[in-house]
Amino acid sequence: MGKSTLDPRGTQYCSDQTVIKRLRNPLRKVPGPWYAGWTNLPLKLAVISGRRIHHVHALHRKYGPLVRIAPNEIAVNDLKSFKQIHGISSGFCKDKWYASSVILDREGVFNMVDTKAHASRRRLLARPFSKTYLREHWEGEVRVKVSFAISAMSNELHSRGTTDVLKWWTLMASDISSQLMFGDSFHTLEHEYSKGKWYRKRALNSWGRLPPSSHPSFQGAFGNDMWLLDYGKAAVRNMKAAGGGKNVFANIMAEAEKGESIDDLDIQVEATNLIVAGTDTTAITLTYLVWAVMSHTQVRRQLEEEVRALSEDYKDVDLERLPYLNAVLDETLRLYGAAPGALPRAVPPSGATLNDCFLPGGTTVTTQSYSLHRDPNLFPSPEILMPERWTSKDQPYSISENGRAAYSPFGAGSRTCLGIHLAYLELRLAAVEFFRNVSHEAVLAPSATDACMEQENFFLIAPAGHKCEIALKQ
Ligand code: HEM
Repeated sequence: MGKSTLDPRGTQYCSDQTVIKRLRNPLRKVPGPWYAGWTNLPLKLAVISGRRIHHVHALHRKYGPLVRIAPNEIAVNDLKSFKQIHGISSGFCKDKWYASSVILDREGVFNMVDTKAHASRRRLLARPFSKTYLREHWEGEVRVKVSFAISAMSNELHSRGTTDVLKWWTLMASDISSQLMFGDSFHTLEHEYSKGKWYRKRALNSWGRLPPSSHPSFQGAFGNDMWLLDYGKAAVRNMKAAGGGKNVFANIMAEAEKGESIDDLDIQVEATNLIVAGTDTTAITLTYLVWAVMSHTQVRRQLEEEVRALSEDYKDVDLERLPYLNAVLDETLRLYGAAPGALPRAVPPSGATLNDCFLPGGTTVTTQSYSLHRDPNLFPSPEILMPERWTSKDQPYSISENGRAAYSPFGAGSRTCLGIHLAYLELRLAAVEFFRNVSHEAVLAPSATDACMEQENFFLIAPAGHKCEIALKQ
């Protein structure tokens, strides 16, 4: 008794070895703050305070395109490396961080790391998420929900004098997602608060606000949403219902029989994941679109003029041809796309050279479109909202080929957003209806300040004030 099990010489040896290992680590050559080689604490602090994108952006400004931000993590912000990391068959797989969002021990298309398994699942989901399929089967349903949200916004504007666009876009996007994925809408638009649990969770305390790289938080988000997972069972029931066609998975089983494998639990997990992936993302992007356009009188006038010239029976296909609407969407997604933060990838086992720096296999590399989209070499006067950069040619501010290559609000390569066509369908229809029917009688409310709209970042971004109010024009 009494003899310590810790041999001080052994402890000393271990800490010496740790120091030696760190001093020999090839990542020491990557520029960055002195502490990044020793601790990830400052990064974690930025994460839990919702400032990760801003923290990393400031480090890029100080140290350049390659910055060591934690002992095993490098932030990357140059076009060549971005293409190298996210190019198809690049060998850079999704980092182990994605495992923290796995539910019911089943990986879904979002968090699968294995490239073969992922490619097979993507093939299976490709058809229901294609533009043609969505337009044919779901455009009508999306329009109904958009119209409901627009009427509700307008009614509230008249009855109360103000309305919160973040709230209505969140309810709308959540009803669209639940209708498409589960075949059973949450009807949050009709009842506004009766499913308040959903609304509050998504809009105010959402998955999007949870810190990345924290297992318990991610798991907690889904754990607390067990009712949502239970709802996922409806996706399976409706998929199998006679006649099919009730949700996006209706024809998947037939496809699966041709060779890809998917079972009921996979459908339940995918449906739940897709609701989470498709709701806040769209609602937040639309919210920033309204705020950005309403803050720029000339942009607003031009957009209103274009969308009001549409005939009453316009279709989504007509909206794709509107130059200014699409330029506004591109510019909003450049500055305020809802997922502009770190997309972590693992360096392939053999290592890789990025920006003349060798990084050993297993190093985590992250790119963030927040910084790429604000690179003045790619986007002149990057902080200025300028839809014209997408439509004008041969002007100093016109978008260059490199700018287009770096533009990535939906990610890039084989892991680019599966829901991109659904997102655009919602963004186009909702923006058009808002600027045809609501904007002319509204102004931004005094509460919609820059501070309120500051981008808080917990994987997704969200307005720091958790609302975006407009007021009835006097
Ligand atoms: C404006 C709206 C949206 C934005 C800005 C957005 C953004 C993104 C981004 C940046 C990624 C890449 C993530 C990564 O590499 O880690 C992504 C992936 C994904 N998104 Fe979206 N998204 C939006 C809407 C949607 C919708 C509506 C759905 C589906 C209903 C969806 C489903 C997915 C899925 C499943 C993935 C993973 C794809 C894969 O790994 O193969 N997203 N999204």
